[in-house]
Parts: sequence; C-alpha cells; structure tokens
Amino acid sequence: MESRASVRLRVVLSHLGRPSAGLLVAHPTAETAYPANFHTQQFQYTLDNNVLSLEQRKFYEDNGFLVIKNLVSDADIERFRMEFERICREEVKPPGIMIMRDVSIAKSEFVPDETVVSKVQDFQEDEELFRYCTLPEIVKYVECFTGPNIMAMHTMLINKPPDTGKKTSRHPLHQDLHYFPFRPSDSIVCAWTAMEHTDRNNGCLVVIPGTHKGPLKPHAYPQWEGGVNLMYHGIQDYEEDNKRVHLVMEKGDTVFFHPLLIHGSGENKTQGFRKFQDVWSFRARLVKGERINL
Ligand SMILES: CCCCCCCCCCCCCCCCC(=O)SCCNC(=O)CCNC(=O)[C@H](O)C(C)(C)COP(=O)(O)OP(=O)(O)OC[C@H]1O[C@@H](n2cnc3c(N)ncnc32)[C@H](O)[C@@H]1OP(=O)(O)O
Ligand SMILES: Nc1ncnc2c1ncn2[C@@H]1O[C@H](COP(=O)(O)OP(=O)(O)OP(=O)(O)O)[C@@H](O)[C@H]1O
Ligand SMILES: O=C(O)CCC(=O)C(=O)O
Ligand SMILES: [Fe+2]
Ligand SMILES: [Mg+2]
Repeated sequence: MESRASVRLRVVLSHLGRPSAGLLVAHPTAETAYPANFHTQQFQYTLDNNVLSLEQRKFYEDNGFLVIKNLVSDADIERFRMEFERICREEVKPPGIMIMRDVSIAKSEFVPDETVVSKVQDFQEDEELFRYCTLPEIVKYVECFTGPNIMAMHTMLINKPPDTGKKTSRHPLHQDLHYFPFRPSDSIVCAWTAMEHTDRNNGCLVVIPGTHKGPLKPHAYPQWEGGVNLMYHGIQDYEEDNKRVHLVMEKGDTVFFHPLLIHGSGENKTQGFRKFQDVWSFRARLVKGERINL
C-alpha cells in the first residue's frame, strides 16, 4: 500500500459569555433567510444569520454536526502541511506547542520527522497554523454557532499514524466537553478539516448523530490490550445498537460539531498517516471580535 500521510486540521472555538438570548432575535437578515412564521426560538444550537440554509441549520440542530464540502483550499492545506513538517523537523519551535507520539512508539528513540509525530497540540502561537482559525471560510461558519466574538480554545493537528498492530491508532468514542472547563456548551463548536481523503480504512471521524442533545457522560481510559494514548478517554456505556456514522471526507471538507456529540475514530489500517489539525486551547487566542471574559 502506498505510504502517505492522512491529514486533519481541527479547532475548537467558543464565544465565551454570550450575554443573552436577545442577540438571537436582533438580526436584520433573519426575515429574508427564513419564512416569517419560522420562529427563531425553535433553534437551540444555531444562531440567526444568512450563512446556513434552513436545511443545514435543521441538520445541525437534529444531528449535532454539519459537513461543508470543499471548504478549505488545497493551497492552504499544502501550507499547513509544510508548517507541520517544519515543526516535526524542529526547524521552528512555536512557544507552548506540544508534540506527541503514539503510545505504541512512545518509548522508542525520537527522530525529528513527521512519521513519528501523531499530533501537535497548542499551536496558537504558530502564525502559519493559526491562520487556519482565521480563514474567512472557517470563521463564517463558526459564527453560526458562537456568534461574532470568537476565541480559539484548543488547537491540534492530528497525524493519525498507520496502526502498528496494537490498535492504538483508534480514538475511543468521547465527548469533547469532557475536556473543557468552559461553558456554555452550545456556544462551543469544533471545526475539523480533512487534510486528505479519509474513510473507514484510514480511520475517519465517526459520530453518533443526535447525541449532542444528551448529557455529558462519564469518561475513562478504555481497557484496550495494546495500550491507550495519554488522555484518550472514552465513554463507558457503549451500546451496540448505537448508530455510528463514518464521515467519509475529501481534502478540504470540514465538519463543524457540537462539544457534546459523541465521536471518535477507528484504526488506521493503511500504511499512510492521516493528518488532521485540531484546535482548542486553555491558552486561548482571539480570532474575531472582542475577548469577553477570558
Ligand atoms: C491530549 C488530548 C487528547 C485527546 C482528546 C482529543 C479530543 C478532545 C479535545 C480536547 C483535548 C484536550 C486535551 C487535554 C489537554 C491536556 C493535554 O494536552 S494532556 C497531553 C499530555 N500532556 C501531558 O501529560 C503534559 C506533560 N507532558 C509530557 O509528559 C510529554 O510532553 C508527553 C506529551 C507525554 C510526551 O513526551 P515526550 O518527550 O515526547 O516523551 P517521553 O518523555 O519519552 O515520554 C514521557 C512518558 O510518557 C509516555 N508517553 C509518551 N507519549 C505517550 C502517549 N501518546 N500515550 C501514553 N504515554 C505516552 C512515555 O512512554 C513515557 O513514559 P514513562 O513510563 O515515564 O517512561
Ligand atoms: N463495540 C465497541 N465498544 C466500544 N467502543 C467501540 C466499539 N466499536 C467501536 N468503538 C469505538 O468507535 C471507534 C470507531 O469504531 P469503528 O468500528 O469505526 O473502528 P474500528 O473498530 O477501529 O475499525 P473497523 O470497525 O472499521 O474495523 C473505535 O475506535 C472505538 O473506539
Ligand atoms: O481526528 C480524530 O481521530 C479524532 C479527533 C477528535 O476527537 C477531536 O478532534 O475532537
Ligand atoms: Fe474529540
Ligand atoms: Mg469496529
């Protein structure tokens, strides 16, 4: 099998301290976007603006995620990939960045090369990677969930490694809110961009639609024989009849999802990596508008 990386870019963004629901009704374009009898009150998870179609908006409300095809350009993805490689080669060392290796190779000798790096976290001080959070096409959709004041709360680029045979490349099913000390949850959204084609074979994102309407569940390390990556906690009450949906995505496709949505990813059975960029940070950084209360 061809040996190549599989890439994702992923950010968690939040509006902190959304002052009141009054914001929801004061939008001048709402009437042209939706029928007059369409009450904004029936939307809990999305805000009024002219970006989402009614269908897209209802889809997110019902399912807790929304895939936008072909959102990020190949040129930008190429730039993010090159910056990731520079970080792995230690040509740049952005302050606060954390470089992780898969647990299956955590104790082997470190070589500064992207083939051993499974994830870089907290790249908010890397101007090139942080550009992802500020791309107008990303911000435009993020605002539908957070409103106009946007903080990047966690940033991550995931280079999902080919499984070594121990199934440690899996990411157990979890809710991101488990990791977040901030609220309200409905004003938080994760933006996740495939940096190349991803499907079940290389461990695409897996979601359980509608679970954003449920509670935050208890999380713990799964009992996996081959080991589990640091901080990869999972929900405990997996039910076989849960309807998992595998999100097959092309390079540049982006999924926005709610922090209570149960999701994870399966084994990467290919010989390639799968990179994603993922963003949220306690060392949050302003993307747009005003810094409210952090
Ligand atoms: C992390 C995110 C998780 C996934 C969830 C994703 C979705 C949700 C979004 C929100 C995510 C929020 C994440 C929470 C934020 C907090 C974190 O980032 S926790 C991440 C880990 N960080 C720390 O533990 C802080 C201290 N840092 C370190 O210990 C190291 O920097 C390191 C990150 C562990 C890697 O160190 P490194 O120098 O590369 O490696 P060693 O010094 O050789 O290893 C030290 C020790 O750790 C073991 N180890 C290394 N990698 C892993 C791994 N991937 N999984 C498990 N264990 C690992 C290694 O074997 C060594 O063990 P020893 O017994 O001490 O020899
Ligand atoms: N029966 C289960 N119990 C607990 N968690 C599960 C179960 N099945 C799947 N998962 C979780 O959901 C994630 C995605 O599952 P999925 O079945 O897509 O991946 P996989 O089992 O690694 O690969 P595949 O089924 O394609 O061979 C897995 O990584 C795993 O963490
Ligand atoms: O990309 C993956 O495999 C899972 C990432 C994830 O859980 C996340 O971005 O929150
Ligand atoms: Fe997650
Ligand atoms: Mg399976």
